[in-house]
Amino acid sequence: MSVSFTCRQETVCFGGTMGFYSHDSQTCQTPMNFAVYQPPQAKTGPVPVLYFLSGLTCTEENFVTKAGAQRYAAEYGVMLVAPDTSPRDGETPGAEEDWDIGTGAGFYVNATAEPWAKHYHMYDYVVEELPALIAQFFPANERQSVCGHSMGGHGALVCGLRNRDRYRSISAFAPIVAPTRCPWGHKIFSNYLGVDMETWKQYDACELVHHYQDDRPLLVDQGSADSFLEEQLRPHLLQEACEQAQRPLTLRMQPGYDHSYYFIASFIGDHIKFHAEYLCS
Ligand SMILES: N[C@@H](CCC(=O)N[C@@H](CS)C(=O)NCC(=O)O)C(=O)O
Repeated sequence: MSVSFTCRQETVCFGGTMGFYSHDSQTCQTPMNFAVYQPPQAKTGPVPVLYFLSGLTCTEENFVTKAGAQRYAAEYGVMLVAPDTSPRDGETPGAEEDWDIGTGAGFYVNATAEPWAKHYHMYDYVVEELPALIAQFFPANERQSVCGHSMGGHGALVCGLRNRDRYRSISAFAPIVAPTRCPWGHKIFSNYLGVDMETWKQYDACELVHHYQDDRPLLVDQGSADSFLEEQLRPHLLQEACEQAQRPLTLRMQPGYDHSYYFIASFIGDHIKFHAEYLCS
C-alpha cells in the first residue's frame, strides 16, 4: 500500500516552515491531520523530532498557534510534530455528544470496545504510523522525544514510558498521571477499553513507572491554579510512584498558573531546551 499525504498549508516561520497536512491513516481507518514545524536547520540535513500531544478538545492547531514553540525549535534545531487528538471519522456513534469523549478526546489508547474499536487507535497512530510517515517524507533523523498537555501529557508519559527505544526524553504540562484513578480516565477507559480494569493499567503512567524502569529524564510542569488539579490531574501520585520505583522525575509546581496555553507558552522554552539536550547531543 503506497503512503502519501496532502499539504494543506505551509508558511515561513522563524526561518523554517510551519505546515499543516492530512493523510489517509491505515491505523485509524480515516483521514488524519497533523502539523509540522521544520526548523531552518532542516534545510541542510535531518534533524531530531519532538512530538507534542495536545489535550481534550484540541486539534493539530492549538499547540502550534498558541504555545510559541517555533522560536525555541528554530533555536535548537528541533522539528515539532503535533498530531490531531482523535480520529474525525464522522461515523462513530456518540463521538460528537460530549467534549471529553470521542472527537477531540482520543486519549492516546487503542480502543478495543465498540463503537470505538474501528477508528480510535491513537496509541498506535502516535507511536508507529505517524513517525513512519515523518521519517519517509520529512528531513527527520531517528532521534525522537515526546511532550504533551493534560490528556496529551498522559499520552506523552504513556507513549514515552512504554517505548524506551523510541523516545530519548519525556515531558508533560499538567498531565493526567493516573487515569485509572480519576473521573476522566474512568469515563474514557470504560468506554474505549471496556469494564476489565486490568486492561486499563497499560495506559496509566503511575502503573507503568513500575514496569518500564529506566533512567530517561522526565520533566513535568504543573500550575498550582489549574482547575483540574485535584480531581483529574493529581501529580502527587506520579511523584509517589516515581519515588517507589526509584525513577528520576523533575516535578515543578508553578505558582498561580492555570491549565491554559498561557501556562504552556510560559514554560515551553524550558521543555524544548530540556529535550534538545538529549536529542541534539
Ligand atoms: N471545556 C473546556 C475545557 C477543555 C480544556 O481545557 N482543554 C484543554 C486541554 S485539557 C485545552 O488545551 N483546550 C484548548 C485550548 O485552550 O486551546 C473547553 O472546551 O475548552
